[in-house]
Amino acid sequence: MQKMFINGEWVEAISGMTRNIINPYNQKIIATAAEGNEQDAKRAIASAREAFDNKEWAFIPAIERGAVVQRIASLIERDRHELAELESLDTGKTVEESLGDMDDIAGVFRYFAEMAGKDGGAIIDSPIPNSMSRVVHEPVGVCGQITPWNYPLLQASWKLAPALAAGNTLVMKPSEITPLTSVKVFELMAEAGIPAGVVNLVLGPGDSVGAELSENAEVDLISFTGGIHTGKKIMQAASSNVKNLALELGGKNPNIVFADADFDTAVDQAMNAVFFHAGQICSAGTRLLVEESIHDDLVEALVERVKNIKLGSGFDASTQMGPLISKEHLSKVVEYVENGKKEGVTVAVGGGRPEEPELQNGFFYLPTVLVNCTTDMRVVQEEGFGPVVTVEKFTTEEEAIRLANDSIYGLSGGVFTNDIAKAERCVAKMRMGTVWINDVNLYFPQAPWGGYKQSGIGRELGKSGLEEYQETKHIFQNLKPEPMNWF
Ligand SMILES: NC(=O)c1ccc[n+]([C@@H]2O[C@H](COP(=O)([O-])OP(=O)(O)OC[C@H]3O[C@@H](n4cnc5c(N)ncnc54)[C@H](O)[C@@H]3O)[C@@H](O)[C@H]2O)c1
Ligand SMILES: C[N+](C)(C)CC=O
Repeated sequence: MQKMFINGEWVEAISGMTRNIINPYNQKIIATAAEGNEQDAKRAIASAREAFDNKEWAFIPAIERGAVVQRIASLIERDRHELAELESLDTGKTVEESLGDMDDIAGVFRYFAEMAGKDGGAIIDSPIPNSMSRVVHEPVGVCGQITPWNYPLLQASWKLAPALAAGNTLVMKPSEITPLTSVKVFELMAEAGIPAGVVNLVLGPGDSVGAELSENAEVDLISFTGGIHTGKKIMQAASSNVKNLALELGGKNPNIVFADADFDTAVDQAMNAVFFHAGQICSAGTRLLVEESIHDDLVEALVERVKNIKLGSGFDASTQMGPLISKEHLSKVVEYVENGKKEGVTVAVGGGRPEEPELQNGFFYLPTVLVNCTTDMRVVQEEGFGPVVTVEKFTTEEEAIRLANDSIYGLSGGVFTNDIAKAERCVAKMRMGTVWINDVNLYFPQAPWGGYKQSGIGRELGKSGLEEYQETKHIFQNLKPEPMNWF
């Protein structure tokens, strides 16, 4: 049984309810997890509040907090294989991808551990005679953290590591369908020596546990990664006590290929952009914009390669793409492509479920390329979150940028060209939080991550990733106090 971690103890749900956790490759039950609700969330929030108010964690020297966060990184490295296998069981992604995630995750803990003691504040040049003015950073307080199912532990690490490094206490709610690695990392955090009550884990659904975290007035900050519709609900709920708010939402990310780009690299990266983890990536390059003069050749080359993508179990070393996360999500992707067909797209490859008998118990969908697409189509505008790329043509640089920006989202985008001046002109006009030139989907702890427009609010990772978990206090001291006699 996967239990919840509240006030330093492993506990079942107050209601006694549980949920079966399903392997998306074969629909077998891989674990049973406690299914918490509002009551469990309230208990965890009270524990985090008490731990924050007694200031044990917030007031220890930052360098010591950093050392504990470093220990968490070492424990993740020690248990890298076990964690990667749990992640692949839970999500269906290949173990190779999950091992890469675990390395990234350890790197995130190390990055924020090192930042913990680096910034002691600043002295301000006060304009008032006989005074001293300085700025210090303090933790925000109790943080609610809500994560999605597609990168369960990676997205958790982007929240846990900076929150701890900055001296906060927290309650995390992972996606109810992929809790396994989050449970394991809470075991590791306890082993690393985090005091009781500082980190709390509540398992369960969004509309009860998640909603309580978003509304509860004892929570000072809510950090959410997930879909746009949930993000809007959380933003509303967070207004209850004007919580600090961080939202990492979806994307519908354009990938522009100019005729002067390296052709083979552009084809290869167009695939990497959208077929890793079966397209279930917020920054997936789902909108391929190709200069008209190379459009037909590029589509032909892409289709030839996409036909050979090997689907299967994430535990089979020859597998290149695993299943989608759930039956419900598969239905959504099917509906999304079927609707695209009604809108007039042509399926160049894929466009349905695979026929191999050994894949029938998994939630598989074929890697799919759709052509004859236009920006006004739903299939081009909505985040389908599957292995589906839409291809549009453009003839000028201006048109490419206009198409790229024609979205409510602004998470990420790519530009492929050998003309650096052209690349820089495009980048300057692309309204996205991350833009890659001649590459796709790269992220690392040192660089901020987040979205323009409806892709979110705030930034994770980088210096700003720590600042999200800090309040800034200005301290002014009068060095020569004497009556003013104004009144
Ligand atoms: N911008 C990023 O960095 C990033 C990273 C990963 C995923 N995502 C996005 O996440 C989405 C996929 O994840 P998902 O399907 O798990 O998203 P989701 O919004 O359905 O769920 C995310 C989390 O929110 C919880 N939740 C659901 N309803 C809630 C409510 N009313 N109040 C509070 N919490 C609630 C869920 O239980 C889950 O833990 C995609 O849109 C993807 O683009 C964004
Ligand atoms: C942020 N990232 C790219 C790791 C995962 C998005 O789904």
